Amino acid sequence: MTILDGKKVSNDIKNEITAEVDKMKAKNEKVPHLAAVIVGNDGASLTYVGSKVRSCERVGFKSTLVKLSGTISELELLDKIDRLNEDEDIDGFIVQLPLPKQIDTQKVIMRIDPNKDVDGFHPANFGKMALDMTSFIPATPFGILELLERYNVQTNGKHTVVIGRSHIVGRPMSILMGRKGWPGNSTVTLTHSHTKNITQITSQADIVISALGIPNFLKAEMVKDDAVIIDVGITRVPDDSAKKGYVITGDVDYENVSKKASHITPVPGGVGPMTIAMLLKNTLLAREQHRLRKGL
Ligand SMILES: Nc1nc(=O)c2c([nH]1)NC[C@@H]1CN(c3ccc(C(=O)N[C@@H](CCC(=O)O)C(=O)O)cc3)C=[N+]21
Repeated sequence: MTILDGKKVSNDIKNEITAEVDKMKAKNEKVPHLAAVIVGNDGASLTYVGSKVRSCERVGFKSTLVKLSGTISELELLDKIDRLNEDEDIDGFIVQLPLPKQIDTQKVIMRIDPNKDVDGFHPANFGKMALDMTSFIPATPFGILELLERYNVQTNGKHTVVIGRSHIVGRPMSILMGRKGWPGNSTVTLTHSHTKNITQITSQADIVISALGIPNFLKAEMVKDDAVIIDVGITRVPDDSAKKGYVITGDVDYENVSKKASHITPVPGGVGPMTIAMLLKNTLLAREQHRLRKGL
């Protein structure tokens, strides 16, 4: 059984990016600049945005954290996005989700300049992804592809079962695994809350990608021997014995499923760190494209 070590691979990627940034600095070029917008101060969102900003520092990027009140109006947020779109110094930015309920998330995503949309959530980027055109690929799916590639996991002709159809993980993942090339060329089944007899489907899968958010949902009886298991779940479960008062728990019953799997991602230390590394990769790409547009 091979553990797909997202912590190690994300570190390798960060080192590669640092080397790129060092070359820019040596040539006196501007380094990539990422901005992150956070609305409100929900604990989990703050942790994730914090680690994104720290990762920028670690690779030598410039970063800006835009903290907005949880009671901000939709109009004010859209105005802030307009200013980030226009800001020549910023190569890419993200608006951390979920947003407070007074704000229409679709409207916000639609307002982001697709050229700066390093999350890859804008319909222009999503459409390009589905049509095999160059685009920003959402960081979590992109990170999963990168893990499969770096561990040389074969996907050609395999049956990949994706659990969950969210716009940021399940849906894009199902498209990416079915695209031409490697990782890709899979036969994909996308399952969700209306799927009947899910065990019958998951137990036929060569690759299971679970992005559901239900701790320990995927049990050993639900997977076949030597399956590849990708766990995207990151639910905080209260635990008094833990330092932070909670433990991060995946969708997969790791202890039992890992005994059957050929490859498996742990939680924490699997897909999560890869998400951050690929956001940095997208920011690097955004900076290159920004320079090309400006004719530099
Ligand atoms: N616009 C937007 N883009 C996002 O990419 C985005 C978002 N909104 N909203 C929330 C989700 C969640 N997300 C994670 C990033 C890193 C870890 C991560 O580093 N996890 C560590 C553990 C972190 C911990 O201890 O809490 C791990 O799995 O090892 C997890 C989750 C990005 N998201």
